Amino acid sequence: MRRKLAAGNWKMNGTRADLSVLGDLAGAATEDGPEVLICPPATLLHPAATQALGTGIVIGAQTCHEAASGAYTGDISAPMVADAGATHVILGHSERREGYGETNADVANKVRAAWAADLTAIVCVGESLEDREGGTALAVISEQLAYSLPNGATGQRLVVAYEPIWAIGTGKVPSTAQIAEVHDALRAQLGDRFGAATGAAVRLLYGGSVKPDNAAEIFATSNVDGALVGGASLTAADFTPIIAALARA
Ligand SMILES: O=C(CO)COP(=O)(O)O
Repeated sequence: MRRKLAAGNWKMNGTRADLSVLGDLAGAATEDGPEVLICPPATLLHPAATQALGTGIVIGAQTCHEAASGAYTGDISAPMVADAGATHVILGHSERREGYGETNADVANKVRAAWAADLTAIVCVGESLEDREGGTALAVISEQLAYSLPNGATGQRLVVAYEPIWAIGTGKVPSTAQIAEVHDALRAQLGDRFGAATGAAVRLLYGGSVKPDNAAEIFATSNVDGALVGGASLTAADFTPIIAALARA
């Protein structure tokens, strides 16, 4: 059985005062409910991990460098993320691929680094509006998945997030049929590559304009094991009902 996962990506939002959200969410993370993950900006990793102790909430970073240390001004390595108390790292988000030119090969190198530091990698894939309208979405996503993952995936250390770029921060959400088509294809491709058991164990998240009012429908969709939530993870008022919808799914 795959444990469901409600992941919040705070992006470049939040200062120490906003960690009160963790306290407000504490009751929402239960042992037999979905796993609750918050990925704050790097400055908050350590205080967030400290504040989350005992709540059941786990903490993740939003990217990491592929090297463990060295002359990379401004970067943060996977061992540093782990040292801060985080257990997860988002890799290959479209905002990193587009804004920083991260290629599939870069993402695969970062995943290797994350695994070497015992972090669970949440690897993001997703098509542009142009790909969707041109009918190439599935091919684009399949290629991203193939080349963004190194060998050696397990259900424990890999999560894949499907985030159509055109749905991020736009209020637009694919139909549940479109989400199911992609998630079923991801599941099949993971099984072909890593074997049926691993393919069945990797959790698949949907991300892109997940809100309290659409969460239940998305979570009822084939092969959706949770969500990677941006804006609606910034307040407990929005994230709590999303976690509750996932618990009910
Ligand atoms: O990019 C996302 C999460 O990683 C989705 O962001 P929104 O939920 O704000 O659309």
